Amino acid sequence: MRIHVVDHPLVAHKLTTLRDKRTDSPTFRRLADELVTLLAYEGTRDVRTEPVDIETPVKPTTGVRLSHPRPLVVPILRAGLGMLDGMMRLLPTAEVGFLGMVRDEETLKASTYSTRMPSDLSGRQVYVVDPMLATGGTLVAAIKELMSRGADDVTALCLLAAPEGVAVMERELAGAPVRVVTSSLDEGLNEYGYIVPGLGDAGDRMYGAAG
Ligand SMILES: O=P(O)(O)OC[C@H]1O[C@H](OP(=O)(O)OP(=O)(O)O)[C@H](O)[C@@H]1O
Ligand SMILES: O=c1cc[nH]c(=O)[nH]1
Ligand SMILES: [Mg+2]
Repeated sequence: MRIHVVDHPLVAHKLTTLRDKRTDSPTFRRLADELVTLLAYEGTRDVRTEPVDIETPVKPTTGVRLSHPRPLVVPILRAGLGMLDGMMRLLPTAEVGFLGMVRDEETLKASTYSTRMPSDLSGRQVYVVDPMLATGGTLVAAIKELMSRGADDVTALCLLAAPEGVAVMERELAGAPVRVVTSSLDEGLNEYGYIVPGLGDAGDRMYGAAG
């Protein structure tokens, strides 16, 4: 498990407005969308390609294209949906699988309420998108599910990560071909398992209180 914090002034600028409690839902969704494209630029650095012969108006040359099997993008519902479009803008030929997961706000344990993706992910590169890596329970369960289906290379893109969650991932996914790309490693978690300073409940800020 490796972690990469994207250190870029535009990322920091957008993230600051995203954190601000005065930022309304439309602006929050737009900024999450913009941020994921910046994270994805770094997160797709190892995306697999194959050579392809083309002709420019001047001469034949060899370039690259994304190789097969195509990458799979997996948003973790709900909040991960707000990162899907931005990811698909960079990887338009990727396929999409869906994982619906929710964290019990009392026990902080994650559970899965919906799964819709190919049963065989052998040889597939997978990009998981979820804005928040807090205790790590959600992401660890999601990545174990992907690996049980044969995924051999998983990159998670998170807007924010807590050191506690990163430590859990390092312990639970030690030696696994997993990368986390985030725009900030925050201070930690509060007594309710929220990231500090964080941005609050990402799903609620995007879509409204779930109840
Ligand atoms: O690292 P963890 O402690 O597991 O917490 C992180 C999870 O919590 C949030 O989802 P939530 O359960 O609020 O669902 P939602 O996206 O539907 O709001 C967030 O989007 C992550 O999926
Ligand atoms: O800070 C947090 C932690 C978990 N889920 C969120 O949406 N925010
Ligand atoms: Mg939520």
